[in-house]
Amino acid sequence: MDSDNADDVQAGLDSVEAELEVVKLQIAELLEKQASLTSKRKQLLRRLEEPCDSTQPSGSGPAMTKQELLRYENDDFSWSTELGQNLKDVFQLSKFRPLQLKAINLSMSGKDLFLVMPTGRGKSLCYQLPAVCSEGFTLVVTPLVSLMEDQLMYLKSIDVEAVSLNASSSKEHAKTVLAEMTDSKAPFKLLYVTPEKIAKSKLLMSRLEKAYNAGRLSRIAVDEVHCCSQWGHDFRPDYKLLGILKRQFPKVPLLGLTATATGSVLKDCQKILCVPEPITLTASFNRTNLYYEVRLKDSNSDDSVSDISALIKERYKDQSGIVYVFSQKDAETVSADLQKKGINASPYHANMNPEDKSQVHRKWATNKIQVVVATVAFGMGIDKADVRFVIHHTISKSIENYYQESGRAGRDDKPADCIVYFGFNDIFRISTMVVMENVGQQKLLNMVDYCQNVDRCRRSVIAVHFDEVWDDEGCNEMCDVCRHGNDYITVDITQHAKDVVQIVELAGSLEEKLTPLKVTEAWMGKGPAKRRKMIQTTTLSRLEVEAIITSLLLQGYLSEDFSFTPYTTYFYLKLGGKAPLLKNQSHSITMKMRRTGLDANTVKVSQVKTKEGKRSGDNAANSPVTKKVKRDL
Ligand SMILES: Nc1ncnc2c1ncn2[C@@H]1O[C@H](COP(=O)(O)OP(=O)(O)OP(=O)(O)O)[C@@H](O)[C@H]1O
Ligand SMILES: [Mg+2]
Ligand SMILES: [Zn+2]
Repeated sequence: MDSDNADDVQAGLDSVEAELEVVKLQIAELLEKQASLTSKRKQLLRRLEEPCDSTQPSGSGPAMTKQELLRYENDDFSWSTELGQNLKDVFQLSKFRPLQLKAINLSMSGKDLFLVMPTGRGKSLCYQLPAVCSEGFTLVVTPLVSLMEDQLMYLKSIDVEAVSLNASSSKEHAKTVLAEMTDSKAPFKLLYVTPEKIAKSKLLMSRLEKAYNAGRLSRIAVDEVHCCSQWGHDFRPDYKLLGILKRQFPKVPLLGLTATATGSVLKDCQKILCVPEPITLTASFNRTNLYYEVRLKDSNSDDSVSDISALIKERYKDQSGIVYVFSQKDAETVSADLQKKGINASPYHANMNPEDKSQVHRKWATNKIQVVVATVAFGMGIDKADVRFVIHHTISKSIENYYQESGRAGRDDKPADCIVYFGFNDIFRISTMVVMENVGQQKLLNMVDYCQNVDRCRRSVIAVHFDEVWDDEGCNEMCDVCRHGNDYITVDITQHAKDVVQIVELAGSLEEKLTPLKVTEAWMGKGPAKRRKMIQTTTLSRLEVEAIITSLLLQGYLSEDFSFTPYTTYFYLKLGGKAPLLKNQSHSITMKMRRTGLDANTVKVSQVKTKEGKRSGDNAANSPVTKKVKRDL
């Protein structure tokens, strides 16, 4: 073969190999899609076939029909009157929250039960109220002495007798409690212990046995039950030994409570606790009274603080709220900025001294401060009922964090708003912080996806994240995507993607690394003249450019690259696994964008589709982008 011929063959071979590479990626993409659809189908089928209430994951607990479970929502049990009376008189609550009555009735009927309910929804009542309405006492296993003390303080304030045994109990106190356990005249209704006490104190076990034989051990509650499981996130070895309780006291109903446990964690707990057939009730993560909204933060002129202050002064006048910020410095500056605008705000972060922190907390709790501008340090133990808004000045580092933080709003079940300001640069600020954490990066991208994606209801993103099957009726236009569905359009960004990928590719070939900011600027024609000649620049607005680059990152056409120095971590963009797909002529990428974030004079949409609007008749949905719409503030 002559050399020309050999060159041709080599070129042909290269081209076939490149094509094969693309096909491989397409197959991978299709397989990914297949896996996701299969899992979705499985979930839906499970829902269809489930004999039990939808609150019960399949395979957990005795087969109880939906009808049978429904019965436990009634108030015609022999204990119902007493229950209702104590709810009002002792606990001073006017009504049950979803699932509380069902859980309590099941437990009062002697059933073993796992209750999965988001934080702050009132799991404690599900054993405290039955304890008050039953003979004898309830044994409560709690992982932390501080949680125990909180509960004892609360119960004392409502005149419910409760005692505890833990490592710091005095001998005297322990002696009295142990003696009273079998005393039919003993006043206490709840006995709090740590798992270590059960595992280590033979004396306690023998007293429990006596109490059991005397019919005085009415119920066992295991709080934070996910701690039993190796797969749960706060595994505690002593929880593993709690199986002894059900083995020794098989007739006593057990109630396991947790805010976060997947099916497999619960299965593990069931085995460890030796509960043969628990019923599992899972409360929805859907907080129907919360309105979820994402607002864009403009990197050119970040006016988020002005926005926030306008909101607080107008929409939330005289209402209590929290503004979450990224850093201690931000807490100080944002708080000072709000103060300058005449808002009664105070910062809160881990670096403040304990007295100052508790003073801010106290003043806010008693409405002497309207807004706390806080880092995530403002978390544990924050339980104010009338928080009307939680605004995130910067996105959270994960959906779990966002759910927890925003979930401090509206605990009184009245309407409240959860607004997050989403800025392109913040993604990378947080990214460099979470890069060392296991799956930290993925969790952050999930949060970014929550903010960026406007083709799904915000609630559905949260629900799916927590393994919940989502029903589209569950939002009721209580998120910006559902409420303003007509403000979004689907645009084809294939050519844009090619342009961006070319920029990153070119940098790679020149052994240059580009930060997200550099990529943005290069594409907008702000880079060095030499590069400008070699690439396709754009006239899209900054917000559009950022939205497209973020979308390419989320979809895997770009990916992150880090470099570490002793002082800081740098974040760069490199080609993602899907970038070669763009070489395929028929490959196209679309994304849904806010109409409000688009500048019609510049955006080149080769294809514009509109959302098949839920609200038919609204013509705005069908008109192409014709004018620049100001950002909705
Ligand atoms: N039916 C109800 N109506 C109004 N408020 C309630 C009701 N039940 C409980 N609460 C209140 O909800 C708050 C949180 O309750 P609780 O501490 O039991 O939450 P939890 O589900 O155990 O959360 P965590 O997972 O954080 O421990 C408490 O202030 C409690 O008084
Ligand atoms: Mg609790
Ligand atoms: Zn929605």
